[in-house]
Amino acid sequence: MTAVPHRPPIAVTMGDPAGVGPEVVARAWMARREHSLPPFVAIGDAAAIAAVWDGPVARVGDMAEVVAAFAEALPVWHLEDSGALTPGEPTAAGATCALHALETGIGLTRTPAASALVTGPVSKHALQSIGYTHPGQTEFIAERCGVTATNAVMMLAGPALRVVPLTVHIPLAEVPERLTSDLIVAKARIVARGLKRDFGIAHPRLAIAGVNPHAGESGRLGDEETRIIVPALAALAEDGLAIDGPLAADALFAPGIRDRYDALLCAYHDQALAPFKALHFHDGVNLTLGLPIVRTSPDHGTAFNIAGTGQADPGPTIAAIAMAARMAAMREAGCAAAK
Ligand SMILES: NC(=O)C1=CN([C@@H]2O[C@H](COP(=O)(O)OP(=O)(O)OC[C@H]3O[C@@H](n4cnc5c(N)ncnc54)[C@H](O)[C@@H]3O)[C@@H](O)[C@H]2O)C=CC1
Ligand SMILES: NCC(=O)COP(=O)(O)O
Repeated sequence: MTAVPHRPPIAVTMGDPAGVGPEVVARAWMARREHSLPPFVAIGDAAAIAAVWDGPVARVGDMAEVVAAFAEALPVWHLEDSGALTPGEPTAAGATCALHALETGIGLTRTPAASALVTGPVSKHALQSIGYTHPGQTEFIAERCGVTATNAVMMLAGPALRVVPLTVHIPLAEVPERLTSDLIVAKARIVARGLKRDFGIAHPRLAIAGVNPHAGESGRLGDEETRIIVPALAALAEDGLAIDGPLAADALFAPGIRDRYDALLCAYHDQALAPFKALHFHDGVNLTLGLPIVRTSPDHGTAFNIAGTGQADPGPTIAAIAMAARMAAMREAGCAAAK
């Protein structure tokens, strides 16, 4: 008989209570058997689940209760009443609840009580209106884990493609000054380590996209490639890291080219996320490498335009929970092998 691992449950935050987070977590629970999902708990306002779903809920206040409840009901860790709730209409109380859920989820995952953190979608705008100063959840989680923002690396992963935006939530006009050789070297090293540790890829193969058309056309269409990327690649080659580039971004994502690599490093957010979402809108996962905890997230936002209508696809949340479980297992196996 195969031994069934008894890993602690996964902490899943609901995200903004007025967004699609609560309904996709509930639908992920409904798909738990089909996708062999491990026990998880939804953290946030229980009323946000009740507003969009009439399935069975078990309120828990302790992670030890989650495993027993999970087979028959969605375990919910109710934090606070976030006030009058209308799906699609964010409020300051809702943003506060989303932030408390994130704090709680991180806190649980930093102890042995939870094996991984899956964060639901938040509205950055709503959070910033209550005084939140981080560009996204990634940087907040990094800070709470004692990791600098540079060393917490965003990756989007799906069955056919993994991409890393080297710069993330900044205006496009700032990309050329924020994309430095040091940043590329630091993030590429973390990506290579993360692919080994969390995905079990012994010899990761990376590629980096150029910033400009035709990767700069030998300096005629911009100098970021020769000035910033080439020196970074030289430093990484000294580490023995397998990385090709700078490659023309227009062809890099084509099947047959992207398949040669375990991850593609991209200069800016949409260079990475636009092709990624074209392929993986329904099963794409956002994850953070370089953290002491496992953290994943569905790769979509609050989708206020469809919240509460039943149109939200739970696929990315299901993929995020499944990937978090695999990453936690991979880390556990790596720790056991190191002993
Ligand atoms: N991980 C996170 O917390 C993220 C948060 N955001 C935040 O979400 C808010 C809205 O951002 P947008 O750029 O509009 O992105 P969005 O992902 O919320 O919506 C973009 C489009 O995709 C659709 N969509 C999103 N999720 C879907 C799902 N599960 N099933 C079916 N359709 C879905 C929406 O209806 C909309 O048409 C912003 O405040 C942004 O900061 C955006 C991306 C990630
Ligand atoms: N577009 C990806 C995104 O916004 C995710 O950001 P984060 O909140 O996970 O940092």
